[in-house]
Amino acid sequence: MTLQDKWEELADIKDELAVRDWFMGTSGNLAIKVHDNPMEFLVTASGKDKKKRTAEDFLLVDADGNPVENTHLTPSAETLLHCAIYRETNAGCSLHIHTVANNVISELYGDKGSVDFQGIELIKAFGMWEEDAILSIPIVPNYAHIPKLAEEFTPYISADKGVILIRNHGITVWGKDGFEAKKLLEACEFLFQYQLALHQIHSK
Ligand SMILES: CSC[C@@H](O)[C@@H](O)C(=O)COP(=O)(O)O
Ligand SMILES: [Zn+2]
Repeated sequence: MTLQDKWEELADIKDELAVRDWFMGTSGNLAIKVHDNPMEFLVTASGKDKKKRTAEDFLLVDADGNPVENTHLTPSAETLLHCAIYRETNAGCSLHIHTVANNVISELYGDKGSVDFQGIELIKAFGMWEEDAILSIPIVPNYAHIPKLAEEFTPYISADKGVILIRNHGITVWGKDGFEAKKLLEACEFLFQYQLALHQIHSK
């Protein structure tokens, strides 16, 4: 796959997430690995309106998150989180979005440090097929200093696919490719909306 192929793959994912209105207020950032040796990935340029598709949506960065070529574009402020994922795993794509549902869930369960899902079909998106399987999503504090946030985040990057919530901030998922990462993201947002609906009924 060429750089152009990867660019198009990420741009298509960005368009799909934009249709869902998952980039409110320019929030969110996306990344896709282009190659190993040296490891380089495309990441969204910081502060852009991610609902628009332009030739300046992404830039190529190295394993430390520095642009590979001279550019006036700035890599996403949260590039270090994507760097951590590609350093720790064989993931090919990582996606970060802010939604009301993921923010409220992260606040509701933030003191507990994780939110668990059991007995609900969509955890199968994570490859959990057993009836008693539990999907446990870690919730980390939202440090404003991104190197500190990345330090807090890294211990929870334990497999080639996964998910982490950042409290009152958003969600990051990663998978072997764009298809898998998007699948996990959609499954998580379904689970969060389900959990919030249940909370509402129980609190009546
Ligand atoms: C404008 S609020 C969102 C940002 O602070 C940040 O959390 C985010 O997700 C987008 O930042 P960006 O630098 O555009 O990748
Ligand atoms: Zn963010």
